[in-house]
Amino acid sequence: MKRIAILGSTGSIGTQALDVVREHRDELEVIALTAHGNWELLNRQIEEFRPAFVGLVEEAAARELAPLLPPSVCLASGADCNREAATLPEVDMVLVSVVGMCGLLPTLAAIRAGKKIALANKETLVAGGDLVMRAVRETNGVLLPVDSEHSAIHQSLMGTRPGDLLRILLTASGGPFRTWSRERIEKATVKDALNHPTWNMGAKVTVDSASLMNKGLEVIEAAHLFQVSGREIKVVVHPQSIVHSMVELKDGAVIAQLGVPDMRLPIQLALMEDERRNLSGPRLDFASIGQLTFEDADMNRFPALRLAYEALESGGLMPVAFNAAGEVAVAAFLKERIPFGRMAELVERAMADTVHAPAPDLDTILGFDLEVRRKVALWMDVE
Ligand SMILES: NC(=O)C1=CN([C@@H]2O[C@H](COP(=O)(O)OP(=O)(O)OC[C@H]3O[C@@H](n4cnc5c(N)ncnc54)[C@H](OP(=O)(O)O)[C@@H]3O)[C@@H](O)[C@H]2O)C=CC1
Ligand SMILES: CC(=O)[C@@H](O)[C@H](O)COP(=O)(O)O
Ligand SMILES: [Mn+2]
Repeated sequence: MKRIAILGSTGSIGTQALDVVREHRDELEVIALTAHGNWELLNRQIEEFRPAFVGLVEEAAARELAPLLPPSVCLASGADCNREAATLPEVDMVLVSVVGMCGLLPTLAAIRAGKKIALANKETLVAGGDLVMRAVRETNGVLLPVDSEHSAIHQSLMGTRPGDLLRILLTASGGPFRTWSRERIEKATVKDALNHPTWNMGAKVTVDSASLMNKGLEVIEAAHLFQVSGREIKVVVHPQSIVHSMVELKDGAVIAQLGVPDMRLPIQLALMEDERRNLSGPRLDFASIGQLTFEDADMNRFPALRLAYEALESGGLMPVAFNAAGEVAVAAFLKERIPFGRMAELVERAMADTVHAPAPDLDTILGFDLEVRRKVALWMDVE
């Protein structure tokens, strides 16, 4: 039996992970669940999965939940509840499916505590990828990608040897604005941006998909996970989201992983540590799909992707600025405080305002992340 903690259990990835647990009760046991504030859904999950530990970041939500809990469940509140859940002695593996770089501290703590990691949260690697990958190496730890493209790359590399890889071909759906002009994209509404053509996901990653910021975050995520440079990662737009990514090997062979757009597969594969298990649900039917198409990404209409490559090339604190400004900008866009086109402008300005600092430590990263968030919020307030 594998004993798991799910950080962010009430979100898109978290609920799909619980679907996977439902199908494999004989192999997966839920020890801990955390959420930000959705205590009602968390309560239903507690009733069904009976975790020993639950965490809610919002104190007020925890006060609502506390009287409903059986005495066997330990409830923690506040930002540190994710770290507590991730380091419980009973936990074998932690699924990090919170949104945003708040995943960084609990991920590092879990690795240091000897837990295996299934990582959905990409912001963690963007802001702190050097620290996370170093911690994995130093502890001889296990970190498995859940993000669909990175799981596909990981699957495509199975059976290859070190040195075989020429480059990663990271697929992108292109989002809802794939065929729109730059002028039209800049004025897109929240409703437009949340209308993803192929995936049903949380709001932040859906908006990021529309701006190709998501693909930019994924370029940096891939660089850390597979230890390659930006020059070895090419983004390929593939509107059907059937080819989840590919690797090109040095002899020209291209190996891909295909499947229906369903996150339960990469979640399950990571939770099962690369062992294949049955999974219910739709399967690929090539005749009904008809065509798989591919095109280049346009960094003029989607400047966030260009900025990601620049952030990766600079390294140090630049990806921290890229991510922090992006998180603040998406939150403001979702509240209709800024237009769509302003998001990439704010990210670019935050990066232009960043002084190069090689190999920042954790405190420097966390401090700088807060500084960028304050700065970007101020720019939005005064302009
Ligand atoms: N959804 C998808 O298909 C994919 C997502 N990802 C990545 O996975 C991560 C999660 O995405 P997604 O599931 O879509 O996001 P959602 O917005 O759907 O869910 C986020 C989850 O995190 C919780 N949460 C937010 N902040 C905190 C916090 N500080 N502490 C604890 N819990 C917190 C939320 O709780 P509450 O509900 O209480 O607010 C919720 O459970 C993101 O990094 C995303 O980029 C990657 C690939 C695919
Ligand atoms: C499902 C998943 O992994 C998302 O990150 C997905 O990649 C979003 O799709 P696009 O960013 O390609 O539009
Ligand atoms: Mn992805």
